[in-house]
Amino acid sequence: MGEKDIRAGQTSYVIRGADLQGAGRADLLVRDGVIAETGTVKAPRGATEVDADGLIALPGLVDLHTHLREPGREDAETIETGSAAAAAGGFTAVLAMANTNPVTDTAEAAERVRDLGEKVGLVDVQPVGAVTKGLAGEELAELGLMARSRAAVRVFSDDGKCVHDARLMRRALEYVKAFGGVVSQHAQEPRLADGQACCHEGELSGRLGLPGWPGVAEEVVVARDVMLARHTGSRVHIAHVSTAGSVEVVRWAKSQDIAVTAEVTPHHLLLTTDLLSGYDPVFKVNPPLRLQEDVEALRAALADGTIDAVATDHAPHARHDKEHAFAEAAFGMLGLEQALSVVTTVMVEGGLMDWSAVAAAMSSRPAAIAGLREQGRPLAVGEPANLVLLDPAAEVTVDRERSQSLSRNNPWHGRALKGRVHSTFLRGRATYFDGEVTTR
Ligand SMILES: NC(=O)N[C@@H](CC(=O)O)C(=O)O
Ligand SMILES: [Zn+2]
Ligand SMILES: [Zn+2]
Repeated sequence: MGEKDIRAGQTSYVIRGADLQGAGRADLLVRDGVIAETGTVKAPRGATEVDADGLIALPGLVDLHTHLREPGREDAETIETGSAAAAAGGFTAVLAMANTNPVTDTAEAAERVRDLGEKVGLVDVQPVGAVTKGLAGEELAELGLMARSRAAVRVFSDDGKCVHDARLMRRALEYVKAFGGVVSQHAQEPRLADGQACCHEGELSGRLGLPGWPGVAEEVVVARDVMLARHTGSRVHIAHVSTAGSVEVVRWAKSQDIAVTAEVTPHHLLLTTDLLSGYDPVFKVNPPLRLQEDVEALRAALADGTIDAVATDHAPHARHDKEHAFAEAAFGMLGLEQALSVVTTVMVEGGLMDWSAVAAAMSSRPAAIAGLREQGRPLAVGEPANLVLLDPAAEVTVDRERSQSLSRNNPWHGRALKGRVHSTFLRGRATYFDGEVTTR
């Protein structure tokens, strides 16, 4: 039986002997979309048995920062292929960034993204709304209409661009406060990161002859925005924190009870600017890969909770946008399929986090930040059966060709990482099982 049932949309499973977040082994009975029983479960008739011996069970992962590219760049990714990549990575929900074409800056656009995601049905696709119309940084978008729409938008971001006008940022924070929303800021002062800049400014960029921008271009905006959050009493979220200085500011802001949250990407937890010496555009990303001391500060901040969440910033790009001289190539790298393996390798194997901390950083906290009530829930009776099974001992050498994504800009290609996603369940339905995405 097994696999056939899974493809036929079987929704009753007994998951045998998984280690629940590292807290001990138990069976899980998944039925009618919820966790119906835990402990030692007697299989009901017709249930599919899943041997989870040696596997870790975590609540389904929630990505605060995904670029799905639809509408507008369906040659790089679609909601369907991006959802498949998410399911393969252990995610049950993704926040779809607004920098599509057209931009997600109206209620209708947000509803369209949400509905397309629902139709695909592999993960919950929750649209992020733009802060400003067309991401132009001039006029606020219809924040209230997006919030009140069927898409119930709560996270707003001009990601790809910084909301650099302090007055607009202030207004946006005031506005979203009314409905418990949050502004996710791509912190990058444009006057300190000019049009040509393509990497971290430092000793190496000088040697390579590549124009860069310094960490302070991020840090001044983080500092400004936590003060605006304090002034407005509203919530700000810092996207893809990349420097030790930003960590210091966020740590201070939290000590003052300012409502700031922050995310770090898998790539900023492991990769450094040294990789640029080969001029391979796969390592070109915004914010840029920084120094080892930044990487260490980011790891420590994630471990102690200063950084709340890991978010992928999955940024697929078509070959013809990426395969250029370094200075001309597009910014961004894939992230969904390897995120959990990178966190396993760096944070768990590195002794910095246990599995419950991973569940917090990749599921419950991002769900709370985004206001997703049905996601990020504990693995307990009565909860929606959103979960991922991970083989923590498996070592996988990443092959960019074995991907659900339409794009191939995978910075992990050829690397050995610890931890392989075995399966993902969305409301009790297997969306990914033993190497395959399961279609309805
Ligand atoms: N991260 C990137 O390098 N690129 C993102 C935009 C962004 O997250 O700033 C993209 O949309 O490609
Ligand atoms: Zn960004
Ligand atoms: Zn992004």
